[in-house]
Amino acid sequence: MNPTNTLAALPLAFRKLNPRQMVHSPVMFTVLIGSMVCTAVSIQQLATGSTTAVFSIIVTVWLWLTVLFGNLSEAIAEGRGKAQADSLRAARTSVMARRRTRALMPAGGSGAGRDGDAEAGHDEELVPGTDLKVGDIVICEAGDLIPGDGDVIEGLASVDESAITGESAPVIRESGGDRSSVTGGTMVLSDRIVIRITAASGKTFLDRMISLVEGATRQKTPNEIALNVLLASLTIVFVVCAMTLAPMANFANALPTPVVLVALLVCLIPTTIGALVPAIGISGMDRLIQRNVLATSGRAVETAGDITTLLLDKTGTITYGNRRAVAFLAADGVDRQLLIDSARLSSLADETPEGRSIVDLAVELAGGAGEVPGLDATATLTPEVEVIEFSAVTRMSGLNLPAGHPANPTPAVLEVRKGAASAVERYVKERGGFLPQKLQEAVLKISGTGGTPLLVSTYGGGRAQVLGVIHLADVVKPGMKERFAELRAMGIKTIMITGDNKITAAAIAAEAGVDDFVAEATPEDKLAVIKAEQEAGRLVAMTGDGTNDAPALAAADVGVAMNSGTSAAKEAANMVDLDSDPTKLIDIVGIGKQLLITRGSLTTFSVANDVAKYFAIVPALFAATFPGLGLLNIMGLASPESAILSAVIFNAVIIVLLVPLALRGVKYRAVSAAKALSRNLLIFGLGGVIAPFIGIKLIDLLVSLIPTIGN
Ligand SMILES: Nc1ncnc2c1ncn2[C@@H]1O[C@H](COP(=O)(O)OP(=O)(O)OP(=O)(O)O)[C@@H](O)[C@H]1O
Ligand SMILES: [K+]
Ligand SMILES: [Mg+2]
Repeated sequence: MNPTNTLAALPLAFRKLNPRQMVHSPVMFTVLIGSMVCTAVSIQQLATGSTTAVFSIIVTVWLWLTVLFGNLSEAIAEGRGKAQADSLRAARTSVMARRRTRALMPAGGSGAGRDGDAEAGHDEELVPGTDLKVGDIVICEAGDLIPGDGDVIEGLASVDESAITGESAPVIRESGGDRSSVTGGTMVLSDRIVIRITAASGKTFLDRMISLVEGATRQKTPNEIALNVLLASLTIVFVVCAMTLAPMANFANALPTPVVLVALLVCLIPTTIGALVPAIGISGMDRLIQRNVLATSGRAVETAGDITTLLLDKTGTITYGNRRAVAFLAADGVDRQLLIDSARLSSLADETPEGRSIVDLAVELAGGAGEVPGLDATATLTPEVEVIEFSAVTRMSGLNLPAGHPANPTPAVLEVRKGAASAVERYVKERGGFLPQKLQEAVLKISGTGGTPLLVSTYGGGRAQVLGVIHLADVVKPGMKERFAELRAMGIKTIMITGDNKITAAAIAAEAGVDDFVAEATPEDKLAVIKAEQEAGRLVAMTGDGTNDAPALAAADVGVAMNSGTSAAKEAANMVDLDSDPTKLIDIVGIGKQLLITRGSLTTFSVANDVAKYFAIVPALFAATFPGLGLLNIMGLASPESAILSAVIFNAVIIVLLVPLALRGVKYRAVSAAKALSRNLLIFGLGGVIAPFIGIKLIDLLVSLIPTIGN
């Protein structure tokens, strides 16, 4: 415990003395009531000049300290987030936003295309970022601070997200794909993007992060509630015990009965764990934040400790997610330029990273001259052209060109499509076409290396034809294999679940070292796999980045969205990893386990402690009344007063001594939770029994020096 942190937390600890707040912790509330009763008794004794006033006052002071120490542990835990919240607030400076007002021209078709000039079609106005509403469209250029959370709907930019992630390397944010979300307070470094705002001012990611690190939104988890119920029951049992002692409590000559009874009660109820529960929970969340994971639910953090299955999306989660076209391969008898032109046509209105990279490669192969004759986007995408947008269900995208369109040589409507091999194969077969042997082999070859093959086809005038294949390449994030092996050692099964074909999936699965994979999965399939695992009684975590992952992220017991992903994914998940690292689950599981083990260990310690205190002080208390009990008085405490006082002091001091452990968490190693817990139960149970005998004896030696206490 850092002394300055402790000092800074003191005012908050006093504010937490408010009974309305304290009632949420039944154990500490009981101590508070006891302290009030003893205060009244002490004042009365002082007024009447009673000889036991000194004893009563010292006990009362230590009772108040017990309450205060409990509050202090919580205040220190909360205080650790304060500094972080302040630095986040600095990032939330108010900025002016360039907001689009209205379209000057009727929007042509569903996709004005990447080359369509937004400024030509729209007016804009300058408004404060705080005025932005959900659905507003804003424009950001190099050097601009992004005024709010949103999804990029046009363009691509490199963005400095260090204000929230602490990572200085810029990241790419682009429309269409799964890397489309931007966060208010981050800065555009290059290029120009158009953003649709997805969060109202005051409810942004930064706002949520701030209230999270400050603990303002913290809610009790089901485990904490269950523990509180247990502690409350124990408290009631001991209150009844203390009450029944009252009639025979003319023990030990003239001891002030109410004060002794309260002191005895406070020593017997589980004050240690009652005082430390909030600090344990808060610091667990804090440890997650230190590792750049934001959890919106404490329950998910605890559940993470018991996860047995982890599902992962492929593209953007296991791989970087910027799948890029690297080659075109034409079918026999097809002019390669026709393939390239058709691939480009099918991608003119495709705002996904895949679509954009196909256009880029086509332009590059044409000698890098910005436009290829006859395939200029604005001239091609006339209002009569029907844009077929990519969907994870159809796995295809493209255009329908009307007869007479300059890019359509046939007299009929020409359908240009590109997409997953199986989807395009089915599409052409349904229209009387076939997949040539050479392309089948090319598809297998590309897939075998972990690449994604996209087939390009046309259908017009009754003829369906596959023109060739596009090779999309993606890179597996580094260090996956070792980290997935670590997850296996922790008893967690990893399953990659992807919309890509079986062979690509198998290649990436082998490269990344996951245990199993599911290929050609629709969003419904992802959800179904989670439901099936849960019905088999397993706790499931899911990590993903795409809008099509959102239902699965929401259904999983622990849903971790990549920060690089879409707003929909981040909204659905109960955690966001700012580093977009799918193996971060190792840390999350560790923190979840540690949280549960820490709480279990300290509960054991607390209860063992209370039992031991009973045997330490009761014989001393009753030795005078029932001489037989003197045999049990092995501690040889100086006097009944000294026994009571020493126990109360020990009871208060032990809270302070355990605060660092509650904040840090007990040591956690990658063994099964059951093994770790049983080992800890032994240590903390035994320690809990022994500690009071030693502690109380030492305090007794000091306390008995006080006149009138030691007799
Ligand atoms: N822009 C596109 N146009 C046509 N087809 C595409 C496009 N992007 C992807 N595909 C095809 O659709 C398949 C499914 O893509 P999608 O990105 O939805 O997969 P997913 O379910 O998110 O899984 P993962 O992200 O792990 O690949 C891809 O494997 C690819 O074959
Ligand atoms: K106690
Ligand atoms: Mg995806």
